[in-house]
Amino acid sequence: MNASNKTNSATSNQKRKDNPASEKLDTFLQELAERHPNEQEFHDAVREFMQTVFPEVEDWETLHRDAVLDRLVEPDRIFSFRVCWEDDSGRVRVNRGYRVQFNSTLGPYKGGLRFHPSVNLGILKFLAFEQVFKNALTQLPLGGGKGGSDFNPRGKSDREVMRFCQSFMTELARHIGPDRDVPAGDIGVGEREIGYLYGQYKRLQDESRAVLTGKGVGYGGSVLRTEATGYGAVLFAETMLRRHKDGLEGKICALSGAGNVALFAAEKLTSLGARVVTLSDSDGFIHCPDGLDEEAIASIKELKFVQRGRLKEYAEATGCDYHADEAPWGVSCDLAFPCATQGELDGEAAKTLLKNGCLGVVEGANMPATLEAIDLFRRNKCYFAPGKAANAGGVAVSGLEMTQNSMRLSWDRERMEKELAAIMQTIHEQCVREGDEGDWVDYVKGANLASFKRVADAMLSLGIH
Ligand SMILES: NC(=O)C1=CN([C@@H]2O[C@H](COP(=O)(O)OP(=O)(O)OC[C@H]3O[C@@H](n4cnc5c(N)ncnc54)[C@H](OP(=O)(O)O)[C@@H]3O)[C@@H](O)[C@H]2O)C=CC1
Ligand SMILES: O=C(O)CCC(=O)C(=O)O
Repeated sequence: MNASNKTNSATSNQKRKDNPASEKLDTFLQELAERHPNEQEFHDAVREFMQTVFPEVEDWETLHRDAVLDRLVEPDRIFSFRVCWEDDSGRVRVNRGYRVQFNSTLGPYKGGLRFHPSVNLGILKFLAFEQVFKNALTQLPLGGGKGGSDFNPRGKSDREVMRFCQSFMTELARHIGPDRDVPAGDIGVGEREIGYLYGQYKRLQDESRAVLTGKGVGYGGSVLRTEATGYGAVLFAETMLRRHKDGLEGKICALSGAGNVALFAAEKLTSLGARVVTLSDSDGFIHCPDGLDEEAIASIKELKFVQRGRLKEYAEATGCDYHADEAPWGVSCDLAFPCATQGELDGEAAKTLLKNGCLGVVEGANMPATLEAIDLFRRNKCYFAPGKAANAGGVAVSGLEMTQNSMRLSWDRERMEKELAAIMQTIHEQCVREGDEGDWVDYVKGANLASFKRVADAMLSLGIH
């Protein structure tokens, strides 16, 4: 760092130290936006987090002296690389790959890979930042990271996806390892992609190691990893309702998405007696007022995971309502589970949900509710379970997949279900401990404060780096 940077940073640190929390926060966020320009999703994730943390900080002196907050928003390192692959017609295509290794204070970097045309560095930085704190809530020894590519698997043949994954891993392999960085799946990366990525890693390193999670159960994956994010979100919702002397039985649930998280959340909700009335993909949503039963969910899983089809086809085949180019938030429900992508539930949608009597919102996706929507839910004391708490079941079972791989054994379904339930329970307890407001629990504040304390304390113990 040159002298002028040092002075600038010293001046702004001084400003931050002297001002009350809200002014300190404004200065902090302004500096963040200048340092990481044009990365709105990252700015929003940091704002959501820091606006609950700043008012609670007591020891500004230490945080200021050791620049803990500044270090928390600066990734350890970022890799970006060219990914060339050959399509089925013999043409060479070029995509960009990334890995953001955000913070390894608590353990190896851990977090998914996303393949979607919208992927850029700002989105991956927001996801990696969230992952650091989500992983802390699981109480497992995991740091946080995220990666991916602007590659779009949609419409590609299996062989094209395989060639892309092989090329992507050829570059990524040198940056990852079981004690260094352990990627997994996210949007556009499921068991098929993880298989191709793992196959290429093994070929390059000549080793079978716990270097990816979400592997098939037949070759080192954990039972329940596929289901864990969706199931975990429902377990969190159940615990949240039970604490408020309510339950899932009979609750009308509107879900968005029709991928890994949404479909396993739908499966679990249905098995617990709730009524899942909507699912969506990026073309529109289906509305089934009587609720999707187990058979319907199984046939949508087959359509989405095997045939890689669209929900519109399901609507055409069954005659259920289909709404093109719309999100499901206008449908009256008791609980909403946004399980598709960031920013999919905005202020208008939040107002509609509240007007229709929605009791709770459980984020299966990462940051699906906008800042305006979160603010409305919190001000109206709606039970709002933020993604870093509610969808942590996936990474938790990934952590347990790493443990099983290291021990060279596999745990059975009964054990995995118990482990997942216990972790979701612990996450809920941490949220309540830090977010209890008497007549209501502020789960956003609870999740942020509990995870901040764990990461910041460990950072202080490890010295300056
Ligand atoms: N997989 C996991 O274990 C975890 C995932 N998450 C988060 O959950 C969310 C969903 O992930 P996952 O289910 O794994 O991903 P999938 O790729 O399996 O499914 C994503 C679903 O969301 C829809 N979707 C994606 N992007 C958009 C968009 N821009 N607009 C509308 N719909 C969209 C997709 O529709 P279409 O098919 O039309 O693209 C698809 O139905 C993400 O936010 C992810 O980060 C969080 C924790 C763990
Ligand atoms: O299983 C993992 O390692 C990561 C899951 C993930 O990407 C997430 O929690 O958003």
